[in-house]
This record gives sequence, structure tokens and C-alpha cells, in this order.
Amino acid sequence: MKPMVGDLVEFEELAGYNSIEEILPRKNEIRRPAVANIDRMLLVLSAGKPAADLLLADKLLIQAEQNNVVPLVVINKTDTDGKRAEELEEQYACYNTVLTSARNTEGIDALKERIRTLCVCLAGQSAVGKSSLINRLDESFDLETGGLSKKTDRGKHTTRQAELFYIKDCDAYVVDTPGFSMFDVEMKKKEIAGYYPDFSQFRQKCRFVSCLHDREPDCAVKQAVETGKINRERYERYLRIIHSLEEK
Ligand SMILES: Nc1nc2c(ncn2[C@@H]2O[C@H](COP(=O)(O)OP(=O)(O)OP(=O)(O)O)[C@@H](O)[C@H]2O)c(=O)[nH]1
Ligand SMILES: [Zn+2]
Repeated sequence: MKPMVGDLVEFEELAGYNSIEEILPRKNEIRRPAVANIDRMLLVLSAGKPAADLLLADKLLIQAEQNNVVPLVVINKTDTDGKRAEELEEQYACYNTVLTSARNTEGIDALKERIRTLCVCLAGQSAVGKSSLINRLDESFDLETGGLSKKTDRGKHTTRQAELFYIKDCDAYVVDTPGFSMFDVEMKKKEIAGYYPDFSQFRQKCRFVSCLHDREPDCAVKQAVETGKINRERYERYLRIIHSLEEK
């Protein structure tokens, strides 16, 4: 077994270095970002630039649910576009959300309360403000942060490796992770809908037990989309995810 950030280990102190003797059993682990033993995955979305990749966000939320990691959706850069921040909050209303600005410190105290005494990891695209948020959670930190590429409006991948930080103010451990943009869910397509909390109260009412909520008749999930009880954009991205698995 290879050690991961977040692992609890037994180690031996040797001259000048410590040697890992044993990796203790993990309560959970996720692939992207690669971390273990976390209580919450803080999925950071930008209300400004870079534009939030919501397909990526949904896939990361599925991964968290699949691995028993409770997600918290952090909508950062509220100072740049408050309206967009509210739109994102609405799309992810079935999760716990918190609106933040690492620029003007909006929501930082609320974020501290959400992570108090927990071990959490940050996840998301490059330049959404993950390292900037850590700098705000403890003002004595001075992690390197990066701008956007002028040409592409994408992040510059400033953080290169996952690293654990202790936040004294709220007795929490936070793992900063490098941003990424590619991720594929690895599971059977019939399992995917089970990881959508917003579908859960409707799924049982579909005519077919095996309903994929796609082209089947009498699908309660589709009806909920029609009546506005499920966010249509979330549903359309769900279809993209299951169709991409069919193609494989
Ligand atoms: N306006 C505004 N800018 C922000 C905010 N948070 C971060 N930024 C800026 O966004 C850029 C990227 O911030 P980082 O903290 O490096 O982003 P990151 O998610 O850690 O990026 P990677 O390490 O590449 O994954 C920097 O120029 C920050 O100053 C915010 O709330 N509002
Ligand atoms: Zn259905």
C-alpha cells in the first residue's frame, strides 16, 4: 500500500528521518484529488473566472458520495459576480453550500464553522482560489497563489502537490490540492443516479426499478425536472455523464 496525504501511520524515529512502519486502515479514500481519511470534500467553484466547469463539479460530487465523503460546495469569488454565485448556490441547493470571497473575506467565518475539528480537502479547477482560502482561514499562512493565463482564462496550476495544513482557529486540518480539469467517474451507469441527493426522493417512484431516467416512460425524475423540482441543468449534465459511459 502506498501512503497518501491524510494517512495515519506508525513510524519509527531513525537518525535524521522517520520511517513509516505501517499505514493504518483508512476510513475512506478518493482518487482525485488523491487523499485519505477526510470528513469533507470542499468542492471549490468560482463565481467569476475561471468559469466553473459544472460537469467536472458533478463528477467530483458523485465520487465523494461514492466514497462516503460528505461534500461541501464552496462558491468562491463572490466579490466578482454575486448573481452568478447565487445561481450556483441554487444548482447545488441539495448539498451544503457556503459563499466565500478570499478577496474581501465574505463567508470565511461561516466556512470555519463548517470545518471545525474536521479533516477536509479542497478540490477543484486551477485558480478557483483553493490556496487563497487557506491563506484566509489562517492569516499567518502565505501560500503561493497564481493568476489566470491571459490567453485562455484558465488557471496556471500554481499548487503542485497535495499538502496538509493545520488551521488553529477552528482546530481543523485542510489539504490543499493541485487544480485539475479532467476526471471520469468509474462506475456502472445504473449506479450514477443513486449518488444524486436531489434525485433521491423521486427515484423510487419511477415505473421501472431499472429506470436510468433517460428515455423510459413514467419516469418520476424526468417529471420532477419538468415541474422544476430538480434543476434542469443538473439533470442534463447527468444525461451527459451516463451517455459518456455508454460510449465507453
Ligand atoms: N476576485 C477574487 N479573486 C480571488 C479570490 N480567491 C482567489 N482569487 C485569485 O484567484 C487566483 C488563483 O488563486 P489560487 O488561490 O492560486 O487558486 P488555486 O485554486 O489554489 O489554484 P491552483 O493552485 O492552480 O489549483 C489568484 O490570483 C487569487 O488572488 C476571490 O475570492 N476573489
Ligand atoms: Zn426514472
